[in-house]
Amino acid sequence: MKPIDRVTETAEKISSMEIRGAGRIATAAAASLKEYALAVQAESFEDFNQKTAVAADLLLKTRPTAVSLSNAIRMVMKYKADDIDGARQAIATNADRFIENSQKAVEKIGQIGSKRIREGDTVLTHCNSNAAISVISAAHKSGKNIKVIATESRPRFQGITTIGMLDQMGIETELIVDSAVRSVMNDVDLVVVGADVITANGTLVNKIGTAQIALCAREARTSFMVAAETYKFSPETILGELVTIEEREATEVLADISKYKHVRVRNPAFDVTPHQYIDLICTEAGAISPEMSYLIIRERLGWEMKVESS
Ligand SMILES: O=P(O)(O)OC[C@H]1O[C@H](OP(=O)(O)O)[C@H](O)[C@@H]1O
Repeated sequence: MKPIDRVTETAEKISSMEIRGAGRIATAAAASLKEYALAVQAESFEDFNQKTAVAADLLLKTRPTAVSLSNAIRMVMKYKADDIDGARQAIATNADRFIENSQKAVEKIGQIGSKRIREGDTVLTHCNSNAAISVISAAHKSGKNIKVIATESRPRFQGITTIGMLDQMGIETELIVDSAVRSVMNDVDLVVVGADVITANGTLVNKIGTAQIALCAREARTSFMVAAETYKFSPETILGELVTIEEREATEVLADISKYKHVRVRNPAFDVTPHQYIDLICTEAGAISPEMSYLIIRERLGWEMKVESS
């Protein structure tokens, strides 16, 4: 298989959600760029740079919402080199560093966020977030007796992945349909969800249904915490850019949509939770209020990435 075909294969797995999760797609893209940079044949340094830029763009176009993807690709492709060998090594080193830092970040988020879970708490989570599950897992491993309520997360049912992971960990879990959230919210002590994007003013873009959960939590006076690596924050939003909400195929919701003449399916993959509904954002750099998101973007991601790529 040609090196570019391997990149295309990874891109298709991300687009189809065979590889999914904002963190997982970012690390998969980094690994794919490393594999490609080490394998691609190039006639010149310019040819190498052009080919690696094409590979990066193939991966970037797979999921329009997850800023983890664009941040990861930018971090991997941000290097100085004088020749092809230098560039190959720089991309490989950046990719390895991103993947290692991403894994460490999830662990750190678990350590920090789990302190917000008390003995006997019931935690509600949505979709399937490595960062959110790390918080829950760390609380369980620290000996706290907790219960989890997990939503099934239609239409792709990522919640079934979540209950499988929690079951393996030995954590008592209840599965609910998404529309049962308000009915159970009075039994919930803390909501913990992941993030696809956090904007400069602390707004959360996450799996569809998150915003409703935040509404229900606010009405029930239940704390709402986001677990997110710093590369989930969006530098572009500092400069006024809007986050694209990915619309996915109608057949994910209604397989036989084609038999209807007057029916259209709307299938946004994510929704927007205003920062007013978020009590805490737990990152590997620490637990912050949504209003501190700008500092994360400036201190941890650096504006120069946006300025250089603008
Ligand atoms: O990076 P981690 O915390 O694993 O997941 C973050 C978010 O990515 C997922 O999106 P999708 O299921 O890939 O569409 C969910 O929205 C989840 O909350």
